[in-house]
Amino acid sequence: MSVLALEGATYRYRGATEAALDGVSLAVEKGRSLGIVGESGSGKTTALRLLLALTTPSEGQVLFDGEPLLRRNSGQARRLRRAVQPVFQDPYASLDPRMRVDRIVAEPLVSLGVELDGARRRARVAESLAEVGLDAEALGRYPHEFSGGQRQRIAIARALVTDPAVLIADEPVSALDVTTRIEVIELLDRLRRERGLSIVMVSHDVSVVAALCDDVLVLQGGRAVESGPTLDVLSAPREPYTQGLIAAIPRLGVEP
Ligand SMILES: Nc1ncnc2c1ncn2[C@@H]1O[C@H](COP(=O)(O)OP(=O)(O)OP(=O)(O)O)[C@@H](O)[C@H]1O
Repeated sequence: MSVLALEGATYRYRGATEAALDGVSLAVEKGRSLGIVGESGSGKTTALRLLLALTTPSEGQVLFDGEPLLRRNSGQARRLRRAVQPVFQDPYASLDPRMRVDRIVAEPLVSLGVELDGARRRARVAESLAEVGLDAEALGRYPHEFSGGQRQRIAIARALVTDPAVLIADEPVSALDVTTRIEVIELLDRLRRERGLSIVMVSHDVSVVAALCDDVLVLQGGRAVESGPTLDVLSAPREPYTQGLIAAIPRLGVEP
């Protein structure tokens, strides 16, 4: 059973004539990573917003642990907010510069009202930081004291603090330089293997998806045009659109 899924999900922004997402189905399996690719405006971010339950589909549904998300089920919404955590694109913009790292990483526990005494909370925060390869000395420092890659690690630690099942990452490495990108991708892959974490990642860069994701979904104009195991889709794309996405990335290094 998938942890999280879209079933025939359509989403229309208010006043828009075209659906931003049009009858899209996808499944996020435990311990697997799914990449969503497509040109600008193809509906990638909209799909992530539905998976994070930031918005509800106009038609179709979101399934969480095999059950349809229901607007009125607040217990289910609470469980989803803990289990499905976002990681944003730009670690310079997503970390509050006035907060120390200990407060930043603890923030989801506070906003979700997870009741932990001070000592337990501090231990949980230090554990999350250790998981992303930062030591406890980072706790008392501010975001500006860290590099882009370290900031993205802090953002990932913040996502891990609620012990989630799924990370939803919107272009998590596109604001980073190339060497740092590889490190962050390796970190996400290690978390997937060691914690059985599921990862959904949007990237306009097909090579990033090739490096991290087991499965890929290709979106064009809000529709799913192709999906399957990443190696299969990227080594033998059926759709000219997918071929175009691959051709647009000269440094793509997919081994058949
Ligand atoms: N708030 C909004 N109001 C109206 N239309 C929107 C809104 N946000 C997005 N759209 C439209 O919905 C469609 C899908 O947008 P979405 O942001 O999901 O695409 P995307 O693939 O993530 O694009 P990008 O790679 O540029 O971020 C686009 O046509 C976009 O113009």
